[in-house]
This record gives sequence, structure tokens and C-alpha cells, in this order.
Amino acid sequence: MYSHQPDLNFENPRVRREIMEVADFWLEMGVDGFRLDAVPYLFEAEGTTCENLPRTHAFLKELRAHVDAKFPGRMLLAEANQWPEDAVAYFGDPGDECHMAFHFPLMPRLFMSVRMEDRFPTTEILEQTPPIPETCQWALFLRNHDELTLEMVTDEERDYMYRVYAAEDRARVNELGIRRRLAPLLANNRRLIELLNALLFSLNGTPVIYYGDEIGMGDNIYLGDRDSVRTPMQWSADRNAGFSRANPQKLYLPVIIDPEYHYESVNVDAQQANPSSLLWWMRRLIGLRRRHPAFARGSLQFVECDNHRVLAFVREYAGRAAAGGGEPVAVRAGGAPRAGGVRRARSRWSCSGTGGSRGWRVRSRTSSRCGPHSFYWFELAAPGADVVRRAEPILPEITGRCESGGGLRRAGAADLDAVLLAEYVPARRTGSAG
Ligand SMILES: OC[C@H]1O[C@H](O[C@H]2O[C@H](CO)[C@@H](O)[C@H](O)[C@H]2O)[C@H](O)[C@@H](O)[C@@H]1O
Repeated sequence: MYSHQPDLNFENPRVRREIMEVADFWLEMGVDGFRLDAVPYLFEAEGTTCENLPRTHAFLKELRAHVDAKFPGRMLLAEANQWPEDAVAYFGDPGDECHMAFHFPLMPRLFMSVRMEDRFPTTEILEQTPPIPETCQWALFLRNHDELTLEMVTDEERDYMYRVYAAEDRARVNELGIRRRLAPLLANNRRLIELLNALLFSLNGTPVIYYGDEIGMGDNIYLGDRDSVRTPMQWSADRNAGFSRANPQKLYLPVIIDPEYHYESVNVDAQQANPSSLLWWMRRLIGLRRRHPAFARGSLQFVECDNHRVLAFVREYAGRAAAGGGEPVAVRAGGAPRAGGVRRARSRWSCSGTGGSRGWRVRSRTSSRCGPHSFYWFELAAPGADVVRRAEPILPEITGRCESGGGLRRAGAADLDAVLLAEYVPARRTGSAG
């Protein structure tokens, strides 16, 4: 499809050997793993669609065994834009191919749910998603380096997505996608950006953030192909947004200078200095998620509720619960400006813990109102169980030295802000993502 990308002949044993050597090179350099590009199409065969061929799976098993033997603990992530029942094949049997696979069909449905003010697109695809091996996980995403692909939706759904998210022709690409970043897709609406990220971080899978979306970077749909979303990371207001010291004319792609998303105002430096920035909000969300293993490993059960605009579910980590220290987590997301109340939410869990965004605390049943485009995370206790208050985290000890003109630095590690604001503050009962 792309003339500038080689199409390797995997039938050739020398090519396969070379691929193993390339993998070794990067793994020796310390990478944690690989995203396997367009993996269903590695091998080709006349008279087939060249998709999901047995030879492709055989090679993945070989690659996995090779990586496990030489570099235990590293991982392979499949890019297979397929229905979940087909994509699961890339986890192998039982779990001997990729550790993870992107969940492509969920992504456009999250955008649909939010815009249609209806949980159905999201619940339907998750209900169709088959169980996966214990050692595997879905990778969830909102945006990536390609277009927002609309391959896994019906023609009507595609028309809808184009109408509401890509009214301008220039925003469409490859006939099947929208070449925009998260913030511009959502008209730079902070509540919507938070809502979609809250879903990304609480549904069953590992969240994957596309660089720049954590600061709400803009795009440039006047660039060709998918380059609109591949402009330099905006680190600071300096030359080339702090991405490079090179002559600006030498950059592969220009920095964003759209007035709304200009790199001089939308950048890491500026947001680092503002605790209300999207960047700090994202860090707090990550910290909160890390406190609850149920988000990473837990099962997901939808909670029936009579308002179709509200999506409610419980994440339960069976291992922890069985051990008596479980902490199921409930999530409610109101997709609509007029999401309204939930009269009845049935679940075998009662809300009696702490949690939620914006410092919300829950001590009774889930009967409170869900505001426009808001979300809540509740820590739950099983009926009858004592509600054990979490001990306050121990104040971290940070040693460092004051450098003239600089701040206090933790010896050779993350800086003070990251330790206090990203780890300690969210772990306090009063800590919140909002
Ligand atoms: O190697 C060709 C390209 O493969 C990936 O992109 C392709 O799959 C994406 C997911 O289905 C789709 O959105 C894109 O249009 C396809 O070209 C890869 O992510 C690309 O970087 C790569 O050029």
C-alpha cells in the first residue's frame, strides 16, 4: 500500500532469520517489546486474501519462543485490525503468540457512544469480545499514528462518524478513516477528553496513549497522508517546540502553529507548571488506576441501569477478592449533557468505599445524579463486608540536593513533582483525578 515501505518475503528463511536478529538487536538495546505491524498479512499465498495464514501463526510462535528464551519478560503486541473473535487468534493457543493485541473495533465505538449519548455501541462490542488467555491482555487506545480507522464499523456507522467527527473533507483519509488527534476530534472539549480517557483507563485492557494526546496536542490536516497526526512532540515553547535543535526547515514535519494548539502554549513545560493542566490530570488518573489492580486484571460486569445514556460497570479482581483484600471498582460514565439520574442500578455490590473523580466520596447506593459528560469511579465493598479504610500512604522520603538556580532533585531519578503529585497525592483518600 505504501511505496516507501518494503514488503518482506517471509517465505525466505534468510528473511526470517534476519527478522530474529533485528529483534535481538533492539531487545539487547533494552526495548520492552514490539508492536507487530499489520501482523495478519506477514505471509502471502496465491488464491487467498493473505490474511491470517497458518504460516503467519507458525512464525509468530517461533518468534515468541525465541524472545521468551532469550529475553524473558519482553512482549509482543499484535496490530490486527479485526473483529475480536478473529483477533484473539493472535494470542495463540494457549497464549503462545502475542502477549497483547489492539482492540480495534472498540475504539470508534467509544467515540460513537459519547456522541450518540448511548452506551450501546460500547457495551455491544465488549459483550462480543471472547475471553482471552490469562497471560494475555487487550491494548485499548483512542488514537494512534494512523488515521482513526473506520474499517470495523458498518457503512451507516462510518457515515455517522464522518458527519460528526470529520465534517471537513480534508480530515478524511484512505477512504476509511479520520486523520485527526484526540483534542481536535473532540473540539478541544476538556470534559469529553477526560470522559474518553476515563473510559480508556477503566475498561478491560491496557490503556495506550498516543504521544501528545496527554497534553491535548492539535494536528495539521493540511499535511499529506497520515502526517497530520505525526508532527513533533511539543515539549516547550523553544525552537521546534523543544523537539530538536535543528534548523526548523530541516524538520521532517513542521510543528503545530494553529492558534488554538500552538506549541508555544500547548506544551509539556507549560502544563508541568500548572496543576490543573491536562498533563497533571492524566498523571493523577494513571496514579488512581494503579492503586486498583481490578482495573488491570479484573473481570468486567455491566450494571443494568435504566438510563441508556449512562454506562456503568464493575471491575472485580477475583484473586484479590478471594483473599479478602479485594477492591472491586465501579465506574459510571454519563455520556450526555443531559445524562440525568439513574433511578435503579442493580448490582450485587453496594457502594461503600471511597473514590471517584473530582474528590467524590460514596457511602451509600449508586443513586446520585450523573452530571453531563462526567464519570465516577467507586471503590466497592461486597455486601456485608466491613469497609476497611485504606491506610494513608507513607509520606515518601525524598533525598536530593539543591542546585544553584534549580530545584530540589531526587538523586538520579524522577523529579520531586512526579513523586509527590503523581504517586503520593493520588494515593491519599482526598486525592482525586479531577
Ligand atoms: O505497514 C503498512 C501500515 O500498516 C499499519 O497501518 C495499516 O493498518 C492500520 C490498522 O488497520 C490502518 O489504520 C492503516 O490505514 C493501515 O495502513 C501501520 O500502522 C502503518 O504505520 C503502516 O504504514
